[in-house]
Order: sequence, then C-alpha cells, then structure tokens
Amino acid sequence: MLKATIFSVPVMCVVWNSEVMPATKKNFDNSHIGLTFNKLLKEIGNPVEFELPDWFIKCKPPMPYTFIKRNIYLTKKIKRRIEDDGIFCSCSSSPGSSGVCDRDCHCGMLLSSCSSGCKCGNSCLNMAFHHRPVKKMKLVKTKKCGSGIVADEDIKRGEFVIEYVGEVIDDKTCEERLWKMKHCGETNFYLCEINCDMVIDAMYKGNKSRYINHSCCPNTEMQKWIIDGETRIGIFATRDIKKGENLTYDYQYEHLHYSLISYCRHSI
Ligand SMILES: C[S@@+](CC[C@H](N)C(=O)[O-])C[C@H]1O[C@@H](n2cnc3c(N)ncnc32)[C@H](O)[C@@H]1O
Repeated sequence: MLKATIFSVPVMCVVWNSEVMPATKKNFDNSHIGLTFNKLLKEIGNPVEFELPDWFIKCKPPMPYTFIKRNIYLTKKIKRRIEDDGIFCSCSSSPGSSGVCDRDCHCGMLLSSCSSGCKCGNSCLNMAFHHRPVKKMKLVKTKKCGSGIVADEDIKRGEFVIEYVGEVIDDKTCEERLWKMKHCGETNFYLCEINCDMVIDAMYKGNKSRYINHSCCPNTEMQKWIIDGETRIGIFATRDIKKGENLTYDYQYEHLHYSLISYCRHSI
C-alpha cells in the first residue's frame, strides 16, 4: 500500500512517498529546502497521513532511462564467430528459391547472419536485423501491467520489430541489481538472459523494447542472433499484428531469478 504525507502550507506543498524513495528523504532532510521545510513542520504540528488514491498509483510515470541504440558492455565482450566452430559462410540461394539466401541457408539455420563469404552479396536476406528498420511503436499505459507498447503500424508475421538492447552485465552484477531493486520496492524488471553468465539489463539504458510486456499468447518472440561474433537479441512478429495491438512476448521467466504475477493476453 502506498502512503503519502501531505502538509498544507501556503505556496509550498510537498508530497512524500516514504516507502518508495528512502534515499531521497535523507538528501532532502539535509538540503536547504529540507531544513526550511522541517522548520515549517515544527511550526505547523503533526502531518496527516492518507492513502494515495488508485488513479494516482496507476498514473505513476514510467521510470526514466537513457535511450541507447546498441548494447553497452559492462562485462567482458565475448565474440564468438561460427567460423570458430569450423563453419564458413559459403551460402548461395537454393534452387527454386527467391534468388537470395534467406533463413534456410546454413548460417540462417544456425541463427547466424551471413558474412562477406555469402554469394548473394548485398542482396542477401539472411542479414539478421542489424540493417533493418525498427517498426513504429507507441508507449501506452496498460490496464494492469504499467506501461506497455502498441504497434503504430501493421506488422507482418516474421518481420523484425526491434532489438532488445541494454547494459550487458554478468550474473554477479545482475544479482546485486536485483537485491537493490528489492530494497527499493521496484517491481518492474528489464532483464533478458543471453547465456548463463550474461544478462541484458534495460533498467537504466535501453530502447522502447524495454516496455514490451509478457504474455503466454504473445504476438512476438525473442531470437538470439550471432552478428559479427556478438550475440544480439531481436524481437520478431510471430503472426500478423495490426496497428494499435499490444506487443508482447513470452518472458519464459522461470529462467530468471524472480517471479511475476502474470496477466495474460486479454487483460494487458
Ligand atoms: C520489461 S518490463 C515491461 C514494462 C513495464 N510494464 C513497465 O511499466 O515499465 C517487465 C515488468 O512489467 C510487468 N509485467 C510485464 N508483463 C506482465 C504481465 N503479463 N503481468 C503482470 N506484470 C507484467 C512486470 O512488473 C515486469 O517485471
């Protein structure tokens, strides 16, 4: 339950949410405005406690974050090319296909993008997503899941939607951040596991993909691609999506270290 304390003083009105921001209160107490406020408080007497109305809690603005285009590594960047496994890109279009290699070429089947060895050259379609435009999407308030994302244009099945980017951290940092969030009472997590010791955390830095909510009947999916030796996560449409539809994917959150009271498709 969120509680606030309001002091009605002519001109100055301070709303303090003691459960969410304890660190800020300390800074506030020592600041000039804090000292003045405390002096005023002594003169006024005891504050009155009240519960914040539901509409206020629901209207809580989304947490600010820094927009980034590419992952930022806070851990060692491990580059692993498929060539390291003795697989070299010598793809060419298969007979009867559209004339360029697609996801059915050797590299595509390994979810690795083609390299310069590919005989299709610039027209190659197995170029993962790093050269493809991001779909138009809008940030919205959902009924039950805080902020969410809706498509702002029709999207076709299989099309690339957006890359999931954030800070790439190791397991230890991830655990530290989770504890910190627990202490702050933060319930929104922005974690995506790349492998057993690498997680993309879009809590502080990311793009709109950080707002895509979970559903067990999703319309997009996450795909791991190796692009120039780096594992990157692309979000792709699993069916045709109409403009205005909520974008969702399945978090498969049993892999992560937290649980989620999940609302599914229709209630998001
Ligand atoms: C990646 S964020 C998604 C954006 C988030 N809704 C926000 O307001 O910033 C993931 C968090 O959203 C909430 N969330 C996402 N999908 C949900 C669902 N289906 N049911 C309940 N909560 C959900 C959970 O708090 C989760 O930790």
